[in-house]
Amino acid sequence: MTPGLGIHGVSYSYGAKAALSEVALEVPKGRFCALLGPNGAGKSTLFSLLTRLFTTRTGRITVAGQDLARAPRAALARMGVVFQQPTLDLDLTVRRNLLYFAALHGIGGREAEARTAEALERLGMAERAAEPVRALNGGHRRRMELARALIHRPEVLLLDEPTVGLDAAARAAITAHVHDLADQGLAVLWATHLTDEVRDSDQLAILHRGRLLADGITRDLRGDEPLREMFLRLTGAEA
Ligand SMILES: Nc1ncnc2c1ncn2[C@@H]1O[C@H](COP(=O)(O)OP(=O)(O)OP(=O)(O)O)[C@@H](O)[C@H]1O
Repeated sequence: MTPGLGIHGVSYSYGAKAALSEVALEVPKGRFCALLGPNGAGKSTLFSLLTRLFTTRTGRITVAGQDLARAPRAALARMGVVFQQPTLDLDLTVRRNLLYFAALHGIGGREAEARTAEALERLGMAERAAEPVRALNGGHRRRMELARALIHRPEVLLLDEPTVGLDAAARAAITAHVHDLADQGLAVLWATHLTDEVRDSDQLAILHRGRLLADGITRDLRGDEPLREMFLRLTGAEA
């Protein structure tokens, strides 16, 4: 297994309230891992730790073999993130948003232009390059966030409930696209509370009250039980 994302014995508390307890999870490259948990399970807290918004002294996180606490720059350079809340500049054009983000990663000039054009082409958005983001619908804005998260060619991609607010068609399209990215070699961690975004061949990690209740290939974990029912049985939550 090529190392993608490694989470080793990570815990986190808000004061006296434990939000994560001894979470351990590995997502190799080429794998789509769904992090499934009801509201309040600890998904956002875990994402904050993975992106270094928060730090913890308990446990260890590695990104493509780089230790996030010891070598934060190297680790973050190998990670792409799509946050739950959109963070695009609505008044800049599609192209400008991508160029700006490339510059933040130290990529400029022709290289940035080439990567931006390539990213837009891949997402079927080349003809929208000169439009302000404000003119795009929700599905296209999400696609752009994804393009932006990939501009520095990360090895690990994190997405925190990336389909929130999208209609069924846009949701299906983005879910399929990110599965393709995993097939092409990215390690993907996709946080969700929706069981229909998970495929039988995906790795599945179920988080509940800060603890991992299950980790394995979905098909093996659920056996003959529909995933939705298994999730409900384990967490008591309605998917
Ligand atoms: N700033 C905070 N102070 C105290 N407790 C918090 C804080 N933020 C989160 N929590 C608690 O930590 C636990 C995990 O929350 P977290 O937001 O990580 O869950 P989540 O799975 O992302 O849920 P959601 O899908 O609703 O965002 C919850 O019990 C939550 O109430």
